[in-house]
Amino acid sequence: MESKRVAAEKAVEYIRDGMVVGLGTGSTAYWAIQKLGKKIKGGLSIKAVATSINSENLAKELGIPLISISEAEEMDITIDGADEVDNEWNLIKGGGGALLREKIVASFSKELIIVVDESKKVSRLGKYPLPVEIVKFGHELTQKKLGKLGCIPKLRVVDNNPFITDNGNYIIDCDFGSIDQPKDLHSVINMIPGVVDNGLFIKIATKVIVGYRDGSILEL
Ligand SMILES: O=C[C@H](O)[C@H](O)[C@H](O)COP(=O)(O)O
Repeated sequence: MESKRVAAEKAVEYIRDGMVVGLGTGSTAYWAIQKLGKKIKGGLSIKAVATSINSENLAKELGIPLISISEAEEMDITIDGADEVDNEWNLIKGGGGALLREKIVASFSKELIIVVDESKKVSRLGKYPLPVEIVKFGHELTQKKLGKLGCIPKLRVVDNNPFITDNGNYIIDCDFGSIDQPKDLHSVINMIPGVVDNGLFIKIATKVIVGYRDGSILEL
């Protein structure tokens, strides 16, 4: 928890008055939103765009002024977590199911600061099963097609029911073991009809901040 908090709080130092800020999703982004809430109480003036209903609710509780992505058009900085980060800053995201909105917000952000604890830094992506958001219609067939790409695809289930994303879709967690060519895999997966998007974020991050258990941080 400490490692996530220190990384997230460091990222918030880059936020300045007047910025439009993308709020990521998950247990690391949580700390960035908390810190931002405190700064707003201290007089910081920003507008925020949330990447999930959870983050939106948290921001509302903390009094962070929210606008929709359509009103924002562009974010100055987005702070978000990741499930894995490789040496080229390619990411796996979507462990919390928010990958689609996260990718949309990230793609309209001038800067994407990724905040992670040390366990997320890997030399090669793929140990963490890659989340793929798919539409419900024909989901069993889409899942089979994903399996043909060389992964073990599993429908994400919560409390015996399929997990539903904020966009009303399902998530298939695809265990590839190791991903040699993330950019190619990203395109191949998104070509499958029924796939909405996948959790590979290819070279979108502009900064990575890693937090360690002893409270130290490394900015990459
Ligand atoms: O869908 C969720 C997001 O991509 C999260 O940013 C990612 O799963 C990392 O979450 P956490 O900081 O909780 O490990």
